[in-house]
Parts: sequence; structure tokens; C-alpha cells
Amino acid sequence: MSTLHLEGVRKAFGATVAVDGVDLVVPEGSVTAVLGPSGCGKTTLLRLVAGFLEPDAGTIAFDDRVVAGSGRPVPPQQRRVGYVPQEGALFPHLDVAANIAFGLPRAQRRSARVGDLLDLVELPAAYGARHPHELSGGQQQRVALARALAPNPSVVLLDEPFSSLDASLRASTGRAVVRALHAAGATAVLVTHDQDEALSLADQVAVMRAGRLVQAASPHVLYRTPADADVARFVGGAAVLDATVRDGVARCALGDLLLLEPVPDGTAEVLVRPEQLRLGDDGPVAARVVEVSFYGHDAAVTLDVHDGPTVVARVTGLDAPEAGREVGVSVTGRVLAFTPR
Ligand SMILES: Nc1ncnc2c1ncn2[C@@H]1O[C@H](COP(=O)(O)OP(=O)(O)OP(=O)(O)O)[C@@H](O)[C@H]1O
Repeated sequence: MSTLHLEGVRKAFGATVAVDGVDLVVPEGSVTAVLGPSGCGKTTLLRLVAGFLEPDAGTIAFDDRVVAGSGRPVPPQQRRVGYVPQEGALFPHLDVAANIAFGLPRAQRRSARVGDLLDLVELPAAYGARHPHELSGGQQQRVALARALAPNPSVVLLDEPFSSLDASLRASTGRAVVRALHAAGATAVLVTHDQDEALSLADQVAVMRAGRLVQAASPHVLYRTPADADVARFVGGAAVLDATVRDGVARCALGDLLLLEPVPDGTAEVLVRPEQLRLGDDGPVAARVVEVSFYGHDAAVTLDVHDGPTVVARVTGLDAPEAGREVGVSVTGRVLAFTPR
């Protein structure tokens, strides 16, 4: 496996700049999720790494081996890239073992490697004799990963691999796939527009917007210190409130809040996450509960702050108030402020 380096990578289709000067490093043996809304350039980025497209500018390298951007590009079949598409694209007429072995040199096709790969993706060896239509969608995606890992690729690329699965299968398949990637020591890029998937599965999340890479960081850092208010809103629930900052304190509709990182005095926007809001009778800010989405383990409570905006609090299911109630709101922990650009 290799460390993947992208430097100044650009790709336009006519007047549409799909990928606009992207710099990104995916360290060897780690998983990076590329996260962004539809049309922001995620798939184009993946296709550039795979070699299905050539960049207009910039370089792509696997360790110090430049595969695009300097002289003749290395063709896809010589890049040693494993590709897992949205729906497994398994060969329906071949059994699972033959599907996995397809990517191996002929001499190795009957070796124990197929069994090892089934084991790696946590499927029983007996499944080798099944055909794809005898597997669930999640199992098919695991086979697709096993096939991609079979020839020991330098980099594994996964293009929205769980999007066709229902919610419960998506989470468990995602975890199994990431365990298999880590066990194989794979360097992987996972494209997704699902923030929960990106935060819960990846070592690094790279957020794209309109072709540009806006921030690449660990899930924890991204959630806690997003680069700007738009990233904050895109990654997790967020209330972004107008504020006035003075001496490290932001005054806003939710009271006087301490800042996580200093910003200059003056106008700013502050980020308050739903789980930072506490509801009770004695909170300093008065609000009315307008809606409660109850999920059992927790609940999303929509609040109309008196003389202020509508915000959402996330509380444990046991603490969920009833709609129509008047509550007092307080904010726990420090908040991040963004100054106007
Ligand atoms: N072959 C192409 N010809 C022309 N325009 C293209 C081509 N491929 C992509 N684009 C455009 O480039 C932009 C980025 O597309 P891309 O498929 O990379 O986005 P995406 O983030 O993967 O979107 P989605 O989540 O919907 O798959 C879009 O505006 C798209 O219309």
C-alpha cells in the first residue's frame, strides 16, 4: 500500500470546473472520506486517482511514483488501484470465489487467498460457492471489496459503496468494510455525501464544495473546529448565530458564551451544536418547544428562543420535553466563532 498525494489537481469539463486545485494527502493504511453535496466533484476526484480521467493541472502520486501530471500518465490497469462502485458490479454468472479470484493472476486463482479474503471481509468460507443473487446487498458489497483487495492494490477507491443499502445494513456493512480495509492495511478513499458515514468510518474527512477542498481533518477536529460556518452546517447539526465578541466572550441570543479559540473583538457568528444545549426550568434563556422528534435513545427538540432564532437541541430520550412547553435554555462548553470574511 502507498501514501496517496494530490497536489493542485484540477479538472474541467468545458466551462464546469469539477475539481479545482485540490491538495490532499491520504496516509498509507488509512481511510479518507471525501464528503460533499451532489455535484461538488467527488466522483471526478476518484476517477482522476483511478486514471479513468486525466487532470488538466496538478500531480497525483502513489508514494513517490507520479501517476498523473508529469509526462505520460500511468494507465489505470498499471496504477494498481482497487475500485468498489456503488453497487458491487459482481459478475452474476460467476460464484463468489470466482468473482474474488477474477482480479488475481491466473496461477493464484485456486490458491488459499480467496478463503483468506472471505475471512477478511467477515464472510463464511462456504459463501464462496454462492452466486451474487444468493447474497444480501451488504454481503455483495463485502465481496466487491474482497475482489478489489485481491491483487494487493496500492490504493482502494470506494464510490458511495453503501448508498443502495437500507439504513441499518449501511451502518453494519460500513463498519465491516472499514475493519477489512484496516486489517489489510489498505490506503482507501471513500466517497460519500452522508456526513454520519464519513464521521463514523473515516480516519480523515475531506470536505469538498464546488470543486474545492475546504477542509481535511480527523472527524473529531472537523466536528469541533469546522473551517467555516458552511462546513459547520454541513457536518452535524448546527445553530450559527449572530454575535458580538468582546474579550473572548460572544454575546448572542443564547446568552454570553465563552470562545473555544480567540477572535478579534467585533461582529462574528458563533457555532452552537445541538448537544451543547441544556433544557430545564432555570436556564437563563427563555424558549418555547415547538416540535419534538423522538428517537428513543435521544430526541431532537426544536425551540423558538424568545426574541431570537429557532434552534434545535439534542437531549436524551428520557429528558425530552413536550411540545408547547416553556423551557429555560443554557449552553454547555465553549463555542467556536467565525469572523466575517
Ligand atoms: N463527463 C462529464 N462531462 C461534463 N460534465 C461533467 C462530467 N462529469 C462530471 N461533470 C460535472 O462536474 C461536476 C462534478 O461532478 P461529480 O460527478 O464529480 O460530482 P459528485 O460530487 O460526485 O456528485 P454526486 O454526489 O451527485 O455523484 C458536476 O457539475 C457535473 O455535472
